[in-house]
Amino acid sequence: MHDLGLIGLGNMGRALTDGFLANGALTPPQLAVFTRTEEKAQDYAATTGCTAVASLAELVNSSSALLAAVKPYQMHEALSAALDGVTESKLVISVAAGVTCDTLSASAGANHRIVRVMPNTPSLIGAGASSITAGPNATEDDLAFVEKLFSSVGICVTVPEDKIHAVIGVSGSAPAYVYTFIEALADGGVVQGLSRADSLKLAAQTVLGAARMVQESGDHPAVLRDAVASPGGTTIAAIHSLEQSGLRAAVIDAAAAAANRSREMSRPSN
Ligand SMILES: NC(=O)C1=CN([C@@H]2O[C@H](COP(=O)(O)OP(=O)(O)OC[C@H]3O[C@@H](n4cnc5c(N)ncnc54)[C@H](OP(=O)(O)O)[C@@H]3O)[C@@H](O)[C@H]2O)C=CC1
Ligand SMILES: O=C(O)[C@@H]1CCC=N1
Repeated sequence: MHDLGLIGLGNMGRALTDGFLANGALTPPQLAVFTRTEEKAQDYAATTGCTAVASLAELVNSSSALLAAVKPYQMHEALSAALDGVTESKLVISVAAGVTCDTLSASAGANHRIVRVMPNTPSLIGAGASSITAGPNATEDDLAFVEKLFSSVGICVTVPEDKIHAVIGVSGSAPAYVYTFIEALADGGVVQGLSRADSLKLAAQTVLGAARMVQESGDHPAVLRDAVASPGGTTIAAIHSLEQSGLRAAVIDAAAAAANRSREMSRPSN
C-alpha cells in the first residue's frame, strides 16, 4: 500500500511530489501517481522511482491517502470517478482553489476524510508556503500527516476555510506577482545600461536577500527599509517614486483580486 496517491501530475502536483521526495517526507515506494496522460506518469515514475498506475481505480486501491491536484473544474469528475463505490474511508487532500470542503465531500462521498491545502509552487525547492484546513471527517492523524508532508517543502499555517481566499491572495497566487516584480526590476537595470543577465541575477538575489532579512531579523519591513534609505539619498528618491506610482495600493488590490476571484470560484454555480 502506498502512503500517497497523486491525481494530476501538472505544475502544482509535480512541484509537491518532487519536493516531498527530495526532502524525505516520502520515499519513492510510498508514492503512486496517476495523471490523464499515461506517458507522463510513466516518465515521472522512471525518473523518480515512484509507481505509475494506469487507472484511478488502481490508484485508490493501492493508496491510503489521495492528493488531488487537478484544475478546479476537473475536481468533481476526478474525485467522483476515483471514489465511486469505495466504502473504505480515504483521506482526500485537495489543493484546488475555489473548491470548498463541502463540494469536495459531495464529489468524493460523505464517508471520506477531507483536508484542503493551499500551497504554492516554490514548494518544488523546499521554499513553499501552505495553509491547511480540516474538512469533513478529518482526524488529528490526518492533519499530522498533511502537516508532515507540507512542512517538508516549506512553511505551513492552519486556517479556517473562509480564510483560504486570503491565503490565495498572499501566497498561493503571489509567486506570480513576485516574478513580475523581479522582471520589472531587472528591466529597470537594463534601462540604466546593465546587461540583462547581470540585471536579472542582481534583482532576483535582492528579492531573496530582502525576504530572508524579514524572516531572519524579525524586524518590521519598515525598520529594514529605513536602514537602506539614507536621508537625502538614492533609496528615498526611489521610495517616493514607488509611492507616487501607487505600488502599495497596487499590491493590496492584487491580493484582493485573487481573493475575490477565489470567492467567486467557490460559489456553487462556478
Ligand atoms: N499552479 C499553482 O501555482 C497552484 C495551483 N493550485 C491548484 O492546483 C491545481 C492544479 O493546478 P496546476 O498544477 O497549475 O494545473 P495543471 O493543468 O498544470 O495540472 C493539472 C493536471 O491534472 C491532470 N488531470 C486533469 N484531469 C484529470 C483526471 N480526471 N484524472 C487525472 N489527472 C487529471 C492534467 O492532466 P495531464 O497530465 O494530461 O496534463 C494535469 O497534469 C488547481 O486546482 C489549482 O487551483 C494551488 C496553488 C498554486
Ligand atoms: O491561478 C490559480 O487559479 C491557481 C490557484 C493559486 C495559484 N494558481
